[in-house]
Amino acid sequence: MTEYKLALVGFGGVNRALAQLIAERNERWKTELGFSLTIVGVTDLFQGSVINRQGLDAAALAALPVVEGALAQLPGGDATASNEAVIKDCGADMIAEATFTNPVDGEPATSFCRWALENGKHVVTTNKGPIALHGAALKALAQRNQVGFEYEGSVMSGTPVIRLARQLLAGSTISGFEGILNGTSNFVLTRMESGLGFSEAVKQAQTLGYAEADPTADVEGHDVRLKVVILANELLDAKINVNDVRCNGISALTLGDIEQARQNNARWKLIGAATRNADGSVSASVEPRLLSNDHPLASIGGATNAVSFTTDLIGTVTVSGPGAGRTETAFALLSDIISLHQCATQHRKTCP
Ligand SMILES: NC(=O)C1=CN([C@@H]2O[C@H](COP(=O)(O)OP(=O)(O)OC[C@H]3O[C@@H](n4cnc5c(N)ncnc54)[C@H](O)[C@@H]3O)[C@@H](O)[C@H]2O)C=CC1
Ligand SMILES: N[C@@H](CC=O)C(=O)O
Repeated sequence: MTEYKLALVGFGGVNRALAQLIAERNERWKTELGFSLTIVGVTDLFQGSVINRQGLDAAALAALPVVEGALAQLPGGDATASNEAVIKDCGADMIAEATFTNPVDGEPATSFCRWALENGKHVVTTNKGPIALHGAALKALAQRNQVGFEYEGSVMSGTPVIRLARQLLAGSTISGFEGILNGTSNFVLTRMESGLGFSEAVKQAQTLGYAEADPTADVEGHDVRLKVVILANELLDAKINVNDVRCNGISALTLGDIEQARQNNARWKLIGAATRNADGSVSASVEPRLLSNDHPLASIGGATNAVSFTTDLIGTVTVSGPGAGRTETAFALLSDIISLHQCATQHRKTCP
């Protein structure tokens, strides 16, 4: 049985949910998964930091109130965030990076990932910024340092989509995809269909833990743009960046637009898509589209996401599941850790 020492970088909704899962399920994982997780460090800009090389009590961590300097309440805790010390020196084998997604330059999360990888630590992250904006460099760094770098939760939260497509559609060529890739905007559109105003619906998405720190990223399509870049580069080998993706959000849609669509048996959806063209280039976009009610993506409601892959051998394959949520996204971190563990125990030469 392997024990992994884990540091949590960012202690918001997702990493708190991971601490809660560890508190509840670690014993079970020993027999079911062949490993256990010991949290040895936590750091957060707002809540401070704590290091304990023997292991912190995951239940006590998860139960801390979400207040400024909360981690100082623990023995050895401090009200300031010691990011560098926790990432480099707390004795962790891996870090779970879940600070805020910066859609402009991916920082400071990209530096956090880099510090960990350079210091021989595996990284699991749900943060879209480092992957969409610096994915190739970080993957190369991980390879050079012979550590894992996994980011399943960066697209569609806990719904397995990157690994599923990469591994289970291998042998077939994916020529494109279209999907609902943002839980918040889909939730907002669904609530507006019941007559709720845009701002009120955004507030509800924030309360439920779906929205980004700045929900503009959700409703203006910037979050989907990052996810389109990630999927296109992972699955179509597109080598595109955010400037290659035409991007429009849902903030201009009114209750009147939604009602008019309903009367025409249609629904507005924010669609992220990419397609390989005949000349080998890849076109990508994010835009609200009016889908007729019989379109496979039209019935996807609330924070649920779905993506349809176009493949050469088996036609269209659609994957649907949670697109946001604290526990759902923490599950993605767990699935990344499982993947790292399988890779380590099976001694695969090149692990996905
Ligand atoms: N909540 C969700 O449904 C999903 C979230 N994600 C991504 O996962 C990440 C975490 O999401 P949440 O936990 O929901 O966000 P959150 O806003 O609840 O937590 C982020 C935490 O990071 C901390 N933080 C910000 N800047 C920091 C810095 N420089 N150093 C240390 N800590 C810092 C904040 O104080 C906050 O506690 C984000 O990048 C988000 O885009 C991805 C998929 C779904
Ligand atoms: N804010 C995002 C969270 C997941 O990436 C969303 O709503 O989809």
